[in-house]
Amino acid sequence: MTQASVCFIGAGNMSRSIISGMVNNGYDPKLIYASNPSQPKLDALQADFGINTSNDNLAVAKQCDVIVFSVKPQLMEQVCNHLAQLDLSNKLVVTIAAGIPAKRYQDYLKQPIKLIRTMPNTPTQIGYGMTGLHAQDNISDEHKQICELLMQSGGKVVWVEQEDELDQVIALAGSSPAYFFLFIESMIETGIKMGMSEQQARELAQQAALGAAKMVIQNPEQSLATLRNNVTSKGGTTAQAVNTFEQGDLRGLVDKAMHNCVARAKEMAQTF
Ligand SMILES: NC(=O)C1=CN([C@@H]2O[C@H](COP(=O)(O)OP(=O)(O)OC[C@H]3O[C@@H](n4cnc5c(N)ncnc54)[C@H](O)[C@@H]3O)[C@@H](O)[C@H]2O)C=CC1
Ligand SMILES: O=C(O)[C@@H]1CCC=N1
Repeated sequence: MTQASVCFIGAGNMSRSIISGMVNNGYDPKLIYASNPSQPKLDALQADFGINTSNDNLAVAKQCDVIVFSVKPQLMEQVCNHLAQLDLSNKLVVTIAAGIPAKRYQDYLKQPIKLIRTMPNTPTQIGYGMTGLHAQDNISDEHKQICELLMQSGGKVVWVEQEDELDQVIALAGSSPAYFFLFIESMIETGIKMGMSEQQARELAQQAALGAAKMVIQNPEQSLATLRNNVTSKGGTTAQAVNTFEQGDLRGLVDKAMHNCVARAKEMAQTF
C-alpha cells in the first residue's frame, strides 16, 4: 500500500509518540508533517525523525492526504474553525482527542468530513502502544487501512463498533499507562524508605512489572488469579501484601478510578 502524506496538528507528547512509531517502522519521514505554534518541539521532531515541520496549520493541512488533530480538547474548536476554509472532501480526518464526539468535528470544520476517531496511548512511542479506533459509516476500507497503518506502527490496534466504546478504551488503555506508572512510583518510594537506593528500587520494581506483564501476555490460557496464586505461598510474604491490598479495597478503587475516567470523557464530550 502506498504511504499517504500525513500532518499532525499539534506536536506534543502524543504526536511525538505516534511519529516515533511510524518512522521507526519505516514510514517515509518526508511524508510526515507536524505543525505547532512554538518551535522547540518541532525542532526536536525534525532532528530526531527528519520530518517536515511548520507553524502554519493551514499550509500543512492543505498539503496532506491525512490530517491528524492532536491538540488538547479545549483547543479543538478554535483549531478546526481555522481549517474550515479548506476543502476537506478528499482528505481523511483523524482525531486522537479524548471525549469530543465525531459529529462535533463536522460542526467545527463546517462541512461533511471523513473522520476516524482514535484513542492511542504513550507506549506507542516504543512500539508497545494500544490504540482504539472508531470509523464513521462513510469511511472506505482504504481509509481504514491508511489509519490502521499509522497507528499500528506504534503497537496494536482494535476497532470498536460503537463510538462510545472509545470511552472504555480510554479507561483501559489510553489513560492506564499512568495507573501503572503511579503504582511503580509508589513501590519505588517505599523501596527508598526501606533503605534502597532510588536506582536499585527502580530497577527491581520495573523489571518485576515487565516480567509480570509478559507473563500475562504469554499465558493467555491462565487466569490472572492463577498467575497471582502462583506467587502467593500459603502463610508467606506475598499473602500479607496481597491481603493488605484486598483489605484496602484496591479492586473497588480501580473500579472507581476507571468509572471516573469514563465520566470525565463524557463530561468533556459535553464541554468541548
Ligand atoms: N498524552 C496521552 O497519553 C494521550 C493524549 N491523547 C489526546 O491527545 C491530544 C494531545 O495530547 P498531548 O499530546 O498529551 O498534549 P500536548 O500538550 O503534549 O500537545 C499538544 C500540542 O498542541 C500544541 N498546540 C497548541 N495550540 C495549537 C494550535 N493552535 N495549533 C497547533 N498546535 C497547537 C501545543 O503547543 C502542544 O505542543 C489530546 O487531545 C489528548 O486528549 C490521547 C491519548 C493519549
Ligand atoms: O488524560 C487525558 O485526557 C488524555 C486522554 C488519555 C490519556 N491522556
